[in-house]
Amino acid sequence: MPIQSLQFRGQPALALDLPAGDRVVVAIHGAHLLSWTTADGVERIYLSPDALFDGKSAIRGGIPVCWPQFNVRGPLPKHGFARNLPWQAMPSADGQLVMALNDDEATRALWPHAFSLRLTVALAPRQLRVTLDVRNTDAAPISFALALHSYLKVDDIAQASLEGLQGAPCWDSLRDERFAEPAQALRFTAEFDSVYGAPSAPLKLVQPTGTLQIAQSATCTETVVWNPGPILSEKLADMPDDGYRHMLCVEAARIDENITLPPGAQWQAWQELTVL
Ligand SMILES: O=P(O)(O)OC[C@H]1O[C@@H](O)[C@H](O)[C@@H](O)[C@@H]1O
Repeated sequence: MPIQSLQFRGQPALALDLPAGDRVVVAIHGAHLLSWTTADGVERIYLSPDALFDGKSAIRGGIPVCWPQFNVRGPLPKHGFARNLPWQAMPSADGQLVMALNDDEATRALWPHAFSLRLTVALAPRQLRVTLDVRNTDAAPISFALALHSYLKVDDIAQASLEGLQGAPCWDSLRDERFAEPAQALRFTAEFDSVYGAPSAPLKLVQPTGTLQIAQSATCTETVVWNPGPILSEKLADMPDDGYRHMLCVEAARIDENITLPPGAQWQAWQELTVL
């Protein structure tokens, strides 16, 4: 089925449907994935009902592309600028939707480098893979961080657990503590914001209604796990007070050490979500 253009909460977006019934919707703004529904009609991605759709602000929920900076680890706006700019739709193969962002006056004013980004959203029955390709089109090396900041939808965070991080090096950013993760399964009872050294095996988000497998490319050396909990959720103007109950961010990230790409070189990173 071809890719369709549509308006999503008043902003331009693209939808890709599989004959089996799986569907993704991606905004032009930020190449931000807004929705992934499997053929059974179940939404797999959390999008805040209070998210701002003004074509400028970062969208709360979905899959923000945080590039070329993570969080406030540098001089750029929080999580970089890629999530705040309009991307361009590119010709795409069957089952894929490809978006591009190249440097222009606006990006060079913030970050004085030439670059070319491609975001490929590949949809298969019960599976979604999001791939970012970065090419250095500058005459000098470029250096950047990345997070594919996926907001995974959960029925009730109190009943969800994340498996696969036991033994992984953890930096708990709320307490500024470092340790090897002792838990076989993480549970979320309050604000949670930690950066893990990514294990090589996929993670599992386990709920009474089913399990989502989360894999990432080896180029993403970290996995960020974030839930705002009730107190921060109340403070976030673009999220309902109980928004934290319905999401868990599990982010494929390259953030502890920037990637440095020489002129002409390319780098790729992906996250793959599979409904088991
Ligand atoms: O509100 P933002 O800019 O989308 O960021 C959300 C969160 O993103 C996470 O990746 C960070 O670990 C959190 O510290 C941060 O609060």
